Amino acid sequence: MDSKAMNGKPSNKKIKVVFVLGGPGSGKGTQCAKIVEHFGFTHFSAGDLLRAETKSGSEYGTMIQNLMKEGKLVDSSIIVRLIQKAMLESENDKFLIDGFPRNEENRIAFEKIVNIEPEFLLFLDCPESELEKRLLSRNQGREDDNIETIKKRFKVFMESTLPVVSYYEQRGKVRKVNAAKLPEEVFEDIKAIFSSFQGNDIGYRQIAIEAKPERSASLIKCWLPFLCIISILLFLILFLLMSRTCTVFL
Ligand SMILES: Nc1ncnc2c1ncn2[C@@H]1O[C@H](COP(=O)(O)OP(=O)(O)OP(=O)(O)O)[C@@H](O)[C@H]1O
Ligand SMILES: O=c1ccn([C@@H]2O[C@H](COP(=O)(O)O)[C@@H](O)[C@H]2O)c(=O)[nH]1
Repeated sequence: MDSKAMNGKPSNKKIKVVFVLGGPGSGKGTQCAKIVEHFGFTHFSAGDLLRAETKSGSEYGTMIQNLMKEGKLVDSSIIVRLIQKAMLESENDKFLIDGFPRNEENRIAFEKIVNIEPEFLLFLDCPESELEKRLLSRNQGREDDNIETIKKRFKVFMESTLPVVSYYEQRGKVRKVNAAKLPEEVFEDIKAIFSSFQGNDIGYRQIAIEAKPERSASLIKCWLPFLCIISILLFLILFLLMSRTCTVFL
């Protein structure tokens, strides 16, 4: 991303975005917390941003709450603006956006409004039977963790979110992990993906380090004329001294 992106936020930083998708309960939040800890990303959960919006007394609060209870998706303009605002308020340049884009409309709106291409999409793959078990025992007081809404969320995931995964798959941007294993095992696979991504970062830093000899070379270039003049002067003084000595002898 360049300085013109993020709706004009003046910055020289190359903003990096990783989308994190997977079925409801696939462990997106759980794994994002580990990625933050190990790789220094800032994590935004689209669902959490919407839940915070409902609590903030926003004009959209009740509408968002009703849609969430039904497992339906909130309008793209609302969620994209919330994500963009959160990114603009952050000092970090690496973001995990969890649970987004939920449909093609979300993806296109993000592209248009935020103007950033994700580095890749981390996809947590897990069978529905396991997801259902996890959601029903999550116990975090979420209004949408009941069997009726869970079924609706699964349907939205299959019909609207999987096409987004296919879109990025066709562009070689999907990194898929088996999320049906233990959290630590899932993270081992994720670690490998992010380590090679960080590797690219190290590449950038190496370029910066390699730029240093160029600086010293330009310093030498700058001093070269002075060195030449001093050498010529020294040579002349030596020549005069020698010729004087010769005259004395003769
Ligand atoms: N690999 C795992 N194995 C078993 N349980 C897990 C695993 N990962 C997460 N969990 C548990 O499953 C539940 C759902 O996890 P989490 O909240 O991270 O999923 P999520 O994908 O963010 O869900 P949602 O899409 O509903 O926000 C939590 O209770 C969590 O502790
Ligand atoms: O981009 C988004 C993300 C979420 N929603 C709504 O929120 C709930 C819960 O999302 P979680 O990611 O499971 O926390 C989801 O079912 C949608 O109703 C959304 O509309 N758009």
